[in-house]
Amino acid sequence: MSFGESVEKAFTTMTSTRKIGDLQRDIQEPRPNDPLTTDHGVKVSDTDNWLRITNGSHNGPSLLEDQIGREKIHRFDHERIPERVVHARGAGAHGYFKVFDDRASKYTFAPVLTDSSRTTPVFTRFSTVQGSRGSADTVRDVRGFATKFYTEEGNWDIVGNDIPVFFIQDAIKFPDFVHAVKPEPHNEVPQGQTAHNNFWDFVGLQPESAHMVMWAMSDRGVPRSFRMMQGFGVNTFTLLNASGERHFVKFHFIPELGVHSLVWDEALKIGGQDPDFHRKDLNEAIENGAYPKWKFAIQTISQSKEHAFDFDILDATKIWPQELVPLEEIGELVLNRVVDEFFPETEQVAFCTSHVVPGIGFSDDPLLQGRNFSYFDTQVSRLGINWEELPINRPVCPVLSHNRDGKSRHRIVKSDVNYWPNRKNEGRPVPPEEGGYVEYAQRLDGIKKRARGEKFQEHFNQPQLFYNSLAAYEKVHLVNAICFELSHCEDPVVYKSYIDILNNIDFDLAKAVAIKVNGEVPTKPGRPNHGKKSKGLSQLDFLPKEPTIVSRRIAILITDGFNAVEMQAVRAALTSAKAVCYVIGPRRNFIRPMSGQDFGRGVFADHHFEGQRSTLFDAIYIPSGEEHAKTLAKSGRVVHWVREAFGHLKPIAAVGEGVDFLRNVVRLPGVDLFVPSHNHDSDEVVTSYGVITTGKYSISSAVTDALQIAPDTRGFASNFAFQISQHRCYKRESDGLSDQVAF
Ligand code: HEM
Repeated sequence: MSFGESVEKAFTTMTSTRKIGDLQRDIQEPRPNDPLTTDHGVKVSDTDNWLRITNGSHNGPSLLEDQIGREKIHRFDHERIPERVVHARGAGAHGYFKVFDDRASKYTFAPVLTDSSRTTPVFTRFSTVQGSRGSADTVRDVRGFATKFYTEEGNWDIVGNDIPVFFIQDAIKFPDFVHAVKPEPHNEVPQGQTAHNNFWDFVGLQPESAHMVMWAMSDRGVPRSFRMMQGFGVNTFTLLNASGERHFVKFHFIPELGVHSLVWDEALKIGGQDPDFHRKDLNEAIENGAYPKWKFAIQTISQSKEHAFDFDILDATKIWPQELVPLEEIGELVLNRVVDEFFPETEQVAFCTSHVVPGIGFSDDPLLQGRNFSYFDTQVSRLGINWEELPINRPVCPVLSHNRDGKSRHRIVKSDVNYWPNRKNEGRPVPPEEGGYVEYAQRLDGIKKRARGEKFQEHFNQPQLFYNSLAAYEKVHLVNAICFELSHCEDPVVYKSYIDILNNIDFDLAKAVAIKVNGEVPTKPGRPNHGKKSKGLSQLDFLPKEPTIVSRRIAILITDGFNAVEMQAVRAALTSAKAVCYVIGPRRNFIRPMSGQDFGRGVFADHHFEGQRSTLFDAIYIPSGEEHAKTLAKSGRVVHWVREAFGHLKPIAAVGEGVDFLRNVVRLPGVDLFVPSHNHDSDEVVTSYGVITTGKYSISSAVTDALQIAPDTRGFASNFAFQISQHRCYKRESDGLSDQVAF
């Protein structure tokens, strides 16, 4: 039995895939008291003092002969490798991919897409594009969504983004685009954002970018979590079936938790308060067993229909509208294991669009063609020519080639031939019927020149389609985002000229931006808006099929004298639906409940009010308790917590005196709150603009409440949970309530 086969036998469960088994050979797990050694294995007696001349009271020179000191410094001096030229900041996790059945076999013979008995190990890395390795997670940017499938026929990489289109059509423009988007050359400013002259200068002069700019400036540019974004392969690939027929294909990942974003003010603040927000969110969810999951879908177009559309299907600045090319869900991707060590896994993982397996191929998409060259090339500069031998990158199937040597070669091939043909028939090319990769025999006709096809010249139909398809509040966010960015451009040539591009998309959009940023307000549309809409462009089209609060972070604000019995009942209800509750109090210690409640030393607070901010939670709950409510009223920080959550459109729940605190101290505008007729002894629930209030809640309420997360439930916790499952209350914003609160 080969090593790979024995590994597969040993690791058959979903969390220990064949790839995890393969990595075991390189994993070291130190135990307490294990000895420290040099890298050549000699035990070290002192790692704190350089070998030197000393007379006991004074130090003389340190000696170059200290091979242990030298090794330690040498190794440290060379710890850094070049960061990725783009997508430098990222976080990754292991998981698996499975198809539901063999329905895709009409398009492809690739077993990874057709064999439902297989569990294919994967590693997925999410990233931002613009910033350096140490930049913040929540900046406005495109997110990378790259997945390596360790299939039995070799590695297949989908190197995609959370946005289905790209800024440019032809790979030759990529260096210009990246130079323009990255920090400016003279002062290396700004970090992790596109709000600067050079980006807007470039996109203003390169109208093919208009569609992607619209997506990046929409809420898609500030995802709430990697777990709540779509993934797209973006480029057009091809599938080949057993009869030799070819289809063009686009790949999609659709998150189980719905597509959801931060609000901009929140994203800005989290950038300072918790720059690792997204990577922590990914790890927290996996460690809590709330494994991120995506449906995997394909859109296919048969070879004969290639030219049947009014856009070119090989143009990466265009989507294939769902109404024209429906999505077929064929499988799912699950991430269920965090990395053991960041550098060897997340930093050294190296993706290539050119990594395809038999049954999957390329198209003549001019962006993809350039990418197929670029990724391999850049991995050589980042990791060295033998990067595919690194544990995270090596396939789980046998690898044998006549490629040899180069820096840091690991594999030892025991053979006296390293070329083909050879007298021993070693490393022989494999015919297609035995699994050898073969390209589709494509007829080509044309003349050689530097040019793009005719349909590549049209740039505004689809940005219009995108804009028209957004919900009203999403349009407002889009306008605000463009205004924010253009306000950061100092050169009037830049911020004034982008209005022309916007006016080719929508007259009202262009006017709204021009007024705010000191552009020239257009008097007539650059071209008429066709008024068409499409499904799947607004995030509203992606609410989870079943409302869920799995893994949502809920802050419970308490001080001494709070109602611990009620709080425990609410917390138990929310936790039973797999939300993650955090108790926030005046100190990270035990908080005393109201008199008469026996809770030993009290309830332990996970954090104190200054240690966290409302931005880091999805919802807030304030229990009852007279003394507790009076203390809350004296804390400006807590009042700010609640007002900020209101401004960020998050669900807020309160009971009893907690409601009085909302009414008398926080004073949320325009919201109906529970009114106690005589006392708080009522469990009637009032839900208004995502604020859920009641007089009392007890264990018996929890029993009748039963946590049904549905729109018309009566219970307090159920109502709260339903509001959380809807992510935010955007009506609060569209009715102008959030604007009235200082936060
Ligand atoms: C459809 C358009 C594109 C998409 C969706 C895309 C996506 C990505 C993603 C997700 C990564 C990060 C991979 C990781 O997590 O390690 C990445 C990195 C990179 N991309 Fe692209 N990209 C696109 C276009 C291009 C083009 C046109 C080029 C060059 C011609 C290019 C060159 C690179 C390079 C050099 C890296 C760094 C790779 C590394 O060091 O590991 N990309 N891209």
